[in-house]
Amino acid sequence: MTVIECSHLEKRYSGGAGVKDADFTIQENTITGIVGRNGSGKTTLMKTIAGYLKVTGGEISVFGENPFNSLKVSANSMYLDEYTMFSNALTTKDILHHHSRFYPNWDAQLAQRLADYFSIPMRVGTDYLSKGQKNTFYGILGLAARCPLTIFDEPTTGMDASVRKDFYRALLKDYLAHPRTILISSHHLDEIDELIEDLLLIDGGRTVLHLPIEGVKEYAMAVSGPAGEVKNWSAQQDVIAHLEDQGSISTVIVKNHFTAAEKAAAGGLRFTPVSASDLCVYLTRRNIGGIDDVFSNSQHG
Ligand SMILES: Nc1ncnc2c1ncn2[C@@H]1O[C@H](COP(=O)(O)OP(=O)(O)OP(=O)(O)O)[C@@H](O)[C@H]1O
Repeated sequence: MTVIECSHLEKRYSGGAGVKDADFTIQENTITGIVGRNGSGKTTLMKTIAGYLKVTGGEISVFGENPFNSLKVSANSMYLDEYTMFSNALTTKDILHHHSRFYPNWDAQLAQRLADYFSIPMRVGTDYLSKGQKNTFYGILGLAARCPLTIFDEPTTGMDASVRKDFYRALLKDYLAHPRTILISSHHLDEIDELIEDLLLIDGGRTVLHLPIEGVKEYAMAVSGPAGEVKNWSAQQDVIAHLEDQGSISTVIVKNHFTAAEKAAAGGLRFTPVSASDLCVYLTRRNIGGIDDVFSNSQHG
């Protein structure tokens, strides 16, 4: 069953577009990683899906309805980010209790066991938790609620490396036991590429890639060799990016459709796989040079 369907979706703010022309569908019981550079529109997209923001163009349907002001969507979804706020009059224990009343699939035992494991203080308001503890607590809420649609916006902000690892492991274990639709945004694709089934890459508010993660890992090849040879060969290819030359050696990133025979026929050229996270970097690179250019073009001195 399709849970989310976006067609030419646009969310424009007064200062410009947060999302423009996003097109994709997400099926029930999948984990999708939403990845993109800062300001690419991940939060805007996820908040629009959760019904927090009203679209300004295109179409969106979540559980068959426009999510904005939809009771069905708010009853069946949960959006969590580091800015999630609760009254400080409520302790973390109270918050767990209130969630148990609101979410029909709430697993109180899981919530308590996770809170104990991650040493979350239970008798204080969320303002008194450290940044990492607060986000871990929100992660626990997202897991224990077992909402049909759970949206984690950068859930591991502030968590230390070992908590991040444990959180993702807990997420995967609980998802396997209780499949539901999960969206998770991250700037660290390397950390979630074993967890997610599909990847949605957005750039400048547009959907750049939406594929199963295995397909993303095979999407491109880095091909290196003597500069002239690479130039001639790549003229016939679907080139994604040219990397900086290393002496007389050039490397291009090309769309991968090669058979073993085609690679062998390419003679002295070397083919190496491109990781999912490197591919995302190449697909969203700006054509304005690198950070070094900021310094080399400096007016100073
Ligand atoms: N409330 C707002 N009012 C006006 N513009 C906004 C607002 N929220 C976001 N934007 C703009 O929309 C664009 C997308 O922002 P968004 O927060 O969705 O990106 P993001 O991919 O989540 O970024 P990051 O990775 O930095 O969290 C940015 O250009 C941002 O400046």
